[in-house]
Amino acid sequence: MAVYTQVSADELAAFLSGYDIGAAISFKGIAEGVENSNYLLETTTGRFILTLYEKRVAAGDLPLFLAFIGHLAAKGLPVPGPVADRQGRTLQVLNGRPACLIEFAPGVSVTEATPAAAQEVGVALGRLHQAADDFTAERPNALGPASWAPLAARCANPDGSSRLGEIDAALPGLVAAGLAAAADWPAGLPVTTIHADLFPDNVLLLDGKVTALIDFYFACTDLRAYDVAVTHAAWCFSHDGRQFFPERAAALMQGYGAVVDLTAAERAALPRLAAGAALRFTLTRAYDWINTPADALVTRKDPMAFARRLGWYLAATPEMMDGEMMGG
Ligand SMILES: Nc1ncnc2c1ncn2[C@@H]1O[C@H](COP(=O)(O)OP(=O)(O)O)[C@@H](O)[C@H]1O
Ligand SMILES: N[C@@H](CCOP(=O)(O)O)C(=O)O
Repeated sequence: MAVYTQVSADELAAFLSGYDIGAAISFKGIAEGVENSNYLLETTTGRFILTLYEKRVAAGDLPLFLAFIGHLAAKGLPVPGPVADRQGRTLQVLNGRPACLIEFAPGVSVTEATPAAAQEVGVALGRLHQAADDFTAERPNALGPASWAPLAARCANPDGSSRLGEIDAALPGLVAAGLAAAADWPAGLPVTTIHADLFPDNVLLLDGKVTALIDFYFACTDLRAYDVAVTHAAWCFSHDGRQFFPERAAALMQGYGAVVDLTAAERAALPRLAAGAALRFTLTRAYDWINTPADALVTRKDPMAFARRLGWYLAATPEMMDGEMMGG
């Protein structure tokens, strides 16, 4: 579940008095999500999402995130935009937390990705990158390659000995191989503002069409092909990372390629970028696994699901990224 900060009826009414969106009819915490507190709010004029940003989102980054969301929404992307109060402000403070009202979007996240959904997501990601082209604000990727070795080092006991092997005996070796591969990180590829976390739970679909891309709170200035790699890793495997689905990969890459023509250098770099993406999620999950008490309200995500993907990408060719299997 993800409601860390409670909001009472009186607090909500005081908050809403600054907006022209009517009075609350219903207000419920949303169980999904990990990072922030999210509520579904229905007022006399419509439905909204109220997000209170918790500790892992740096308050200083929020103006850029909200500006990027607003930029994409204004360009007609399926991105629910922030709602402004009577004074034109989108970013607020509620119960000591930065907070924002966001338009509600219909749709549901797929639990099992299909090739058709992967293709739609590929198209949506391509359109996102196109629309991001003239977004000029910049934010370095705090979870980029330079952060991975220090993050791995923090998955340790106070005496510095690694705890990765407590999660799975194969994990230390996979992380070491991933870090070695990431030392030769591709350079000189096209850069834009990227989503950086376009997992199935951050995409809403209705009748097979993408109705919303959400959760832009890792957005940053980085390689656009790295965003493709993140999305590939998130959409093209079974949940546990044991099985790669070439049809999903083919559909995702076809959908993206219909909008954005990756350069030859980007295509050649994709396996390396995807190994990096898999390492990034392996490490953040491992860190959370080690540092989240087993009885915490948040469900810990399995680091091995991405460590297995990492193993696959380390042996992959650019053709395999497109769903073409070796020898076939
Ligand atoms: N604009 C929106 N419209 C409809 N539902 C939304 C919207 N934003 C978030 N949600 C719902 O809230 C859940 C959690 O949102 P998310 O941004 O992923 O949270 P977190 O940042 O905590 O991971 C989503 O899975 C979705 O069900
Ligand atoms: N997508 C990441 C975790 C980030 O959580 P989100 O709910 O904010 O997308 C992962 O699966 O490890």
